[in-house]
Amino acid sequence: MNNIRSTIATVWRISAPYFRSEDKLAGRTLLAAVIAIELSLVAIDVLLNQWRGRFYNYLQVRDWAGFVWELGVFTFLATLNVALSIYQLYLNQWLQIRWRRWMTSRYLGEWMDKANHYRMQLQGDAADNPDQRISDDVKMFVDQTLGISVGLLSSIVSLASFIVILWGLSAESPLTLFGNTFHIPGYLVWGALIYAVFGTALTQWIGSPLVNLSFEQQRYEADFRFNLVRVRENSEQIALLKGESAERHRLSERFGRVVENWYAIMSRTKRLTAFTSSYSQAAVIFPFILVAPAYFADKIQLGGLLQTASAFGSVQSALSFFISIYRSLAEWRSVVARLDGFEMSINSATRLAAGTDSIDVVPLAKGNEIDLEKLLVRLPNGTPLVSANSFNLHGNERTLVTGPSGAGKSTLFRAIAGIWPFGGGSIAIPAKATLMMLPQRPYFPIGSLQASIAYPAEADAYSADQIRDVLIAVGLPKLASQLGVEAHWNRMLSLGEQQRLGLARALLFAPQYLFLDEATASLDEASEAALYRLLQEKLPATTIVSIGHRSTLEAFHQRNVELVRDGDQFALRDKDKSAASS
Ligand SMILES: Nc1ncnc2c1ncn2[C@@H]1O[C@H](COP(=O)(O)OP(=O)(O)OP(=O)(O)O)[C@@H](O)[C@H]1O
Repeated sequence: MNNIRSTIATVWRISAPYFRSEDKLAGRTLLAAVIAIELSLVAIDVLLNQWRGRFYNYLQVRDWAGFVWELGVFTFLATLNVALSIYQLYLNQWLQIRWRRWMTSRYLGEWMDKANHYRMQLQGDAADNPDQRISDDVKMFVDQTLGISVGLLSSIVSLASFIVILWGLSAESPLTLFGNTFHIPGYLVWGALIYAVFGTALTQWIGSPLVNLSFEQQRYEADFRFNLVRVRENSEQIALLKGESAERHRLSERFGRVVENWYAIMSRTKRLTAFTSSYSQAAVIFPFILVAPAYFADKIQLGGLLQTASAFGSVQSALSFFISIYRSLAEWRSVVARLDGFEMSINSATRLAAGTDSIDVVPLAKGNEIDLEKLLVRLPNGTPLVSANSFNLHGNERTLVTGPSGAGKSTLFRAIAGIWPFGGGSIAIPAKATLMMLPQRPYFPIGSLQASIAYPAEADAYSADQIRDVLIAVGLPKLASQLGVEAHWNRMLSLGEQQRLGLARALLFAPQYLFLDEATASLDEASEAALYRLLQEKLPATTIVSIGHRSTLEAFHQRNVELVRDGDQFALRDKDKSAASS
């Protein structure tokens, strides 16, 4: 019960924002229309039930005029039913796509907001496979939430209406057993109730493991898919390492989990279906058994018998709503749990960025240096990594940062970029300064070369001539004629060429602060020197901070700082000073 209550509370929390959003007018109107049509369909069911009583009575007494009239009534009700059913589905689908569009855009916005997607990864696996959550889960959530809630409402209304009818019919056809008549008020209602409660309890008992199994199934499927994508993305490495057999083994193992869980679902579903089919077959005959004695004792007519059976069927099917949607309910709850986990993970990534016990990146009102105050960068598990106290990276100066591998140089850059929250202290960066980080492996989105270089700006942010000039300047003249060519540039170009292209991007963007994290490490020394000279010439006002291992880089920097071991962490020091003190 607590589970159901908390699922409902979660569904409300996830759904309500749409119906309060800027699209609320369309959303609410469509929802109201869907509900109104659903209720009209219940009303038609009630009218058809009463029609059934009259129709069969006319047949029994061979009343031609009554028969013809009732055929007309049926035609009218049936036509209305068809028209409403068509629009019920149409409007429902319309609402689904608007609601889904809104939720997808909200999740994309929050996921992409201030590098939340990166922090969520750093936090571990709390929300694995966000791609699945944003695509499949949102779709299923909208579809199933509408289906289940509208279905539930319709069942409740239908139940109330048919209970009234069945209560009346119980008085008309009293319970007759072995020739004795018993006047039990509403006995048909009680019969339907006992039948449905018995069915619901047994279904819950047999089917409850399906909730977990279905949750696991979707997780295993997503995990398998994710690993297939990784193979696709690293296909060259795998081919060079001849890792195909290891990959096949790993993938088969993952797919094995999909299959194993599927077998468990199959066996559970088999048992559940055995019960639910027998149950719904028995439901056809059960009301006849209850009322037949009254019919054979001539207390009711054929119409009354059939009307009772149909009303009983409606009450029982409304009560058994839970039974008939058990599978989708199980799936729905796992979808709700996954979206809830995703929202919680986004929220905790947002809190992490804004939290008091994380690194504070603040704007500096005056000056053009970057101030590191009482900075302590930690690993996600809390282990201290790099410290820097009252350390300034001077503006309009080129600084080289060196230090042993794994000391935390890249992590320090991540902290300055504002995407690494773990630690304390503050990093003050001149207000409105433009920063650009160039990693060792630059990222190029799949698309035209022009769009890939301009990224994250729009493809037309720079003129074709500007782009051609920088491509020639960075030593990629052969690419200058391919601006419109669409390709997966990260795969097409050598790492050295990608690094040249990364620098071309920096030249176009011309940031005030440029951070190069081994961004030229794959180039030969002569090319690296030429590119650094190009940066000095083209971006004379840019403050450059480089990470590099080659001593030849020192010639292009005015200041050298290094990370030196200080207890169980590394500290940032000016190289000359530390050399002097040692
Ligand atoms: N997301 C992470 N979770 C846990 N540990 C991490 C994470 N990212 C980095 N580290 C650890 O932090 C340490 C510093 O890594 P970093 O990449 O900053 O080193 P680096 O000085 O740039 O090394 P290199 O010169 O080899 O590039 C390493 O021990 C690394 O394993």
